[in-house]
Amino acid sequence: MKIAVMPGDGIGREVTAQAVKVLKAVIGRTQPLELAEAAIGQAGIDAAGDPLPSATTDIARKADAILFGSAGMPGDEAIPFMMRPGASLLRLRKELGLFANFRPAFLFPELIGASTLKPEVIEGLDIMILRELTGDVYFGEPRGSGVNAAGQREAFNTMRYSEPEIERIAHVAFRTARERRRKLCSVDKANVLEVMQLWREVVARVSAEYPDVEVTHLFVDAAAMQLMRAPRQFDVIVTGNIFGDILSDAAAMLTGSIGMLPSASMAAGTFGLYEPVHGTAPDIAGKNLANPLASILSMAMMLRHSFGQTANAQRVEDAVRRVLADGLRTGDIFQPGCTRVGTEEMGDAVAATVLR
Ligand SMILES: NC(=O)C1=CN([C@@H]2O[C@H](COP(=O)(O)OP(=O)(O)OC[C@H]3O[C@@H](n4cnc5c(N)ncnc54)[C@H](O)[C@@H]3O)[C@@H](O)[C@H]2O)C=CC1
Ligand SMILES: CC(C)CC(=O)C(=O)O
Ligand SMILES: [Mg+2]
Repeated sequence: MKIAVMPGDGIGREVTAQAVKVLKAVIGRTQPLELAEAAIGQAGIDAAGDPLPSATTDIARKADAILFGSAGMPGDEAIPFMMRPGASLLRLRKELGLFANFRPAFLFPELIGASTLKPEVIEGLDIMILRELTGDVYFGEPRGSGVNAAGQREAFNTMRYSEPEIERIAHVAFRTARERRRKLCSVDKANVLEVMQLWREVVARVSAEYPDVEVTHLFVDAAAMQLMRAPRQFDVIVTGNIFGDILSDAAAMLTGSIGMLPSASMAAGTFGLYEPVHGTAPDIAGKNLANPLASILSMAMMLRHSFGQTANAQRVEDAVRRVLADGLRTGDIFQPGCTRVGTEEMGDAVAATVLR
């Protein structure tokens, strides 16, 4: 098992260390693990003068999977795009063709009281948000900034999708829904945006190939409202890059914390990049406060999707559940009567439980 490990910046470093610890616990003794650490983000600039050094891309291409932490630093916005630590991840996703981003918003029953929503609204919550990851306004050309004809500074980005890009993610979405509860909600803004009219038309056309899947369409503003009002109505949600980015952070709070949401970014086949949905959290970085469970659960997704190790993935997920049932909590999911632990202690507990 060849895995590229890219901790990145901020809490990315702290949480990835815990995921590696649990990975070694669940796999280490039975199978050779080849872990190659690679610098990315500010760490890439420090190591090689580039947020995405070519050595890092090389390591990624030789690996079966990537375990990623997070990248980005305060003040990033002021740096040109290609040199921006946070943009390294976008560049990597694009270079590796990782177009399908799975973000499961699953509520561990033990955390029902940690969510901001009422228990009866979220009990049994299990949503798969599928975010298209290599198109949309994050990548559309032209992009830039300058001075307009009236002498005012202006800046612009382009929301752009081609028909094959929409078709590709739609097929992934329908196939995913087939493996779950056969309900797919496509989220767009077709009432305002031409690109989203194309999105809706293509998803509707592709749906004819999957008559066993119930498909609905929502505008993104209404989808955000429904996600908070009655989230259990959703099974699979498919949407574009920016809407998926925003909706998945919102969905994280249904599960208790952004520190609970894992993700898998896939191309065709089994190669994938696995990362928590959260960022580098500069406000808590370096303090042993970050919740490592999103990273650990991302590693479980890696075992399942890149290595076909369903039983080991399940062992990791069960270990997380048992640790939560034992009452261990990082600050973000703390509940009265529970034991407050740090990042490392949470990682140790999951690793020890996986071995039990
Ligand atoms: N995938 C990636 O590499 C991402 C990188 N970023 C970058 O991260 C930096 C910070 O971005 P923010 O908007 O502040 O988002 P963020 O996700 O880093 O933090 C938002 C809030 O959630 C908290 N939080 C995040 N992860 C947590 C965890 N595991 N445990 C406990 N609390 C947690 C933080 O303390 C903060 O209050 C920026 O430079 C941004 O560009 C942001 C999102 C994703
Ligand atoms: C670099 C950002 C687009 C990362 C992010 O917020 C995400 O992927 O969720
Ligand atoms: Mg995000």
